[in-house]
Amino acid sequence: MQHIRIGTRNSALALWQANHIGHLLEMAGFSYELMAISTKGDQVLDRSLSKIGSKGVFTEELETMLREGEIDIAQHSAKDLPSHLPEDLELIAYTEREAAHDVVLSLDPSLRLDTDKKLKIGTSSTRRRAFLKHFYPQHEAVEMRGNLQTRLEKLKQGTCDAMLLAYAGVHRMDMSAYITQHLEIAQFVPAVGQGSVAIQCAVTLDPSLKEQIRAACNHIETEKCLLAERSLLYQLEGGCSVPVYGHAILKEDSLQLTGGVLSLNGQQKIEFTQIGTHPEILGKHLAGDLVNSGARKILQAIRAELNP
Ligand SMILES: NCc1[nH]cc(CCC(=O)O)c1CC(=O)O
Repeated sequence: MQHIRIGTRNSALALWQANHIGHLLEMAGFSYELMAISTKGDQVLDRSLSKIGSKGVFTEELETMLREGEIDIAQHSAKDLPSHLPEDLELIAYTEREAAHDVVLSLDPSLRLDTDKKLKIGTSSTRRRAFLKHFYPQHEAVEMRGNLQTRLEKLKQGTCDAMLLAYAGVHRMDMSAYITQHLEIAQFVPAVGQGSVAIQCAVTLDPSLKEQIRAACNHIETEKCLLAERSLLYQLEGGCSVPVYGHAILKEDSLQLTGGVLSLNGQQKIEFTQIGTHPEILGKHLAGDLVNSGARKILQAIRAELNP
């Protein structure tokens, strides 16, 4: 029986995801173990992600372990993967995506964003912050970093009235009881990759092993959607710290990709939807639409604001 060493961050969410990959591998006849590490993104909690600077603060250390052969594969939330990845590593599988939308969590079950009351909303994502300012400018966004358990504690301590999170993580961590509102995908369009788990390995990993891991874990429909979303991100050079977003769905054989760029203050929003069949080309076309409508200018302003 083949044994697979899975590298992962050591947050509860990451460990859940790594075990999920492990179970998929077990069903295909593998055994597995987890090698869990704490990354820079997990350790530096006093600054927002966009200010830590380098892209991939959650992924760098695991990439080194892949190169040095300390692990066979690494699992990442697909959302946390930078658009440009090192060429000696590759993504070989994307797990079936669960519901990709964002949710509102609060201790007050009746809390909704569409209220005149001015709420304090915790979020660490520039995309959610910008959407919030765009659609609900009456509220105040407050910085909220740390793993999901830490954030729930902060909510309970009264740091904010509510917080915005990805449904996928909330569901995996059994925190759904605190959801007071499910946000529409068409309104708060999700981040690229949200809801799926990606498997990364060294290009030098044994080809037949790669194929078996892929057969056990990859969900082909999800993969098509993520390739389109990641192609868009690649063209716009977005990382998890910039509010470039994209979400694709598969309808029969055609892909429908919605993507956009938001200014940090939420005042400018450029968003398009395109239909296509080839994921990479679709992402490229949509990026072209966005650029032709002024996306680069918004992105330059955001970068200047984040890294003065
Ligand atoms: N950046 C943190 C992160 N990375 C993946 C998820 C949720 C799970 C997923 O999207 O697959 C989260 C938490 C959040 O954004 O609420």
